Amino acid sequence: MTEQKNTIQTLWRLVPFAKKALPRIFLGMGAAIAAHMFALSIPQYLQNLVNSLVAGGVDALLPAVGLILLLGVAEATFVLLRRWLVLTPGTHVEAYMRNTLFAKLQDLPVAFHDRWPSGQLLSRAVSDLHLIRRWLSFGLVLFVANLLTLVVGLVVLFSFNFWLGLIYLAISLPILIIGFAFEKSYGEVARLSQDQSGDLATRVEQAVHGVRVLKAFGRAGHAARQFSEQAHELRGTELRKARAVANIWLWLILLPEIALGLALLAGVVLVSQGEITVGTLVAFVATAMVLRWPTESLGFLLGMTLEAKTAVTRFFEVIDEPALISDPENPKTITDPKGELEFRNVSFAYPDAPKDQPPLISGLSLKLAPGESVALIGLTGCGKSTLTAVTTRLYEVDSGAVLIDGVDIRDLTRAELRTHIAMAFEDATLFSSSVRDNVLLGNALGSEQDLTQALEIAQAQFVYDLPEGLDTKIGEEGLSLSGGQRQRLALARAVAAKPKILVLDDPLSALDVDTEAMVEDALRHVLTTTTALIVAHRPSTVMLADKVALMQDGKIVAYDTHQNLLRDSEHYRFVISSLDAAEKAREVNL
Ligand SMILES: Nc1ncnc2c1ncn2[C@@H]1O[C@H](COP(=O)(O)OP(=O)(O)OP(=O)(O)O)[C@@H](O)[C@H]1O
Repeated sequence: MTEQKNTIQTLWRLVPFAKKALPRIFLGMGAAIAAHMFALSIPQYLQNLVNSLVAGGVDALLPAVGLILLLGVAEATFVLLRRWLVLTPGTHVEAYMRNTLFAKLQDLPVAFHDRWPSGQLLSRAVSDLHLIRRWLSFGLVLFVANLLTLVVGLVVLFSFNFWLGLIYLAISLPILIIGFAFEKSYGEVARLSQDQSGDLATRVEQAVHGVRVLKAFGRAGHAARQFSEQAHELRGTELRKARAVANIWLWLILLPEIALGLALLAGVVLVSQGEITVGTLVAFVATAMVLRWPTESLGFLLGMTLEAKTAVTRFFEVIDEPALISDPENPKTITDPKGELEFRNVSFAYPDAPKDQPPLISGLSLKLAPGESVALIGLTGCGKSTLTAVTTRLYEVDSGAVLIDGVDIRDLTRAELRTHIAMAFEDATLFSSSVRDNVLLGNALGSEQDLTQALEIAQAQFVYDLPEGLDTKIGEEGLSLSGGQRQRLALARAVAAKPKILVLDDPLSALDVDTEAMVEDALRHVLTTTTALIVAHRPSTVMLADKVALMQDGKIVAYDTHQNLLRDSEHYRFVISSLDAAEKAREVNL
């Protein structure tokens, strides 16, 4: 959690992101101030004009009107200039911050993504950054310009007449107190609203992602009700926000009006006593009118500033998150990789696992010789997928080490690690892109031959029959593929990366038995030169491997050939028979 910071300290953190934009933003601020100063100077000339009219002199009329007109045009020009100056810099800052956030999200460990709902990240990347842009280009500029105008305006009012100025100031002063009170209450409700928007985005994401399940189980209505409850809650918070703003607006509008009314009354008395001229009173009223917008807008701009503060806080909650998995300062390199993979006394527990529970992986050791293929099997939930995940540092081991050719994987850069080792998961994720891009994801410079070979090994030749062949767009925005087709492409992706070590987390589970046999046969050819760790849920996948590692209670309890283990290990026979039973049940369902 980030420590509590005040508004200025928090917003100050934007400086490194806004460095390039600041000159234009400050120029825009200057233009806004200039526009306001022109507006404030008009009553000065008005004063002379009225005074000379009252004195019966009409000669000064035309030049004075001309001058006032000129000042009006100057004001409008500077308003235009302000808009032009501040329009683009904010968009650059927004894009820069969004890129930084995206890079950080990619860099953060999977454990972070396990903890954070995607909607919260989405709302930070979209609406919070949008709020920050609007505040930088509009809120900040006008807040500073309007505040300065108010101060200068008050000095001008005092210069017209001390007592009139004092009346105006005394009645307008409570605005400051109200402003401070507003900051506290509005800050809290703004944070609540932004968090609730994130939760709502998560709900939408889950409902869209899981639409099939919801429909299949007839839970669409239930999901809609949950959404509507949450949306209702957000509406309530938004209304609280609107009420808070309305409250401050009431005072911001009312107090200057009362101040003006009383000052006008006092002004008339002063004019009748000859203390001030009619021209001075007219100029006083005109100046007070110029100050109306800067005063009125303060509440709105303060609200915007507080929303921006919340948005900046939420943004840095992600950015400040320590990147627990980082590259070493002096990385080692493996120049001539052989493909030996070793787990040396590895222990690992998920951060949110109950503390009284023994670690999921505890002192596990296993060594795969170059070119060897090992099937990893064990009862469901024993930690097989987790063990595969630590090989690519998706999770970091708590103690012990994973080594490639004797080098601790933490001593390699993550980029290098990924050239030695590739993974395919049971849950095949495809991106909204062409077949070609999806398969060559881990080998962007891969040749056409790498691509076709990988597709062949994964038995994914069906892609040639797609409407645009390898250029067909697949993934969420493209053509839908079956579970088995997706898995074959994910497998092709791992193979196309041409790693020395392949880690396959049950990547054939959605394939029918015949296709699986063909994939296995093709894999056998690749696996002669590639070390492979294969999580297996089917007896047939086990047959593919040279050896089988049996996992139980966080350790490898047996490591031998399938035949030997069948003969020697009772637990192995038990696991195989449960795999058999699951496989038979699956075939019946097919
Ligand atoms: N991201 C996570 N955060 C916390 N706990 C997790 C996470 N992923 C898995 N677990 C827990 O770790 C345990 C092992 O999960 P894992 O997926 O590694 O088992 P597995 O042996 O691959 O299971 P299966 O054969 O069913 O695929 C499970 O009890 C699971 O609840």
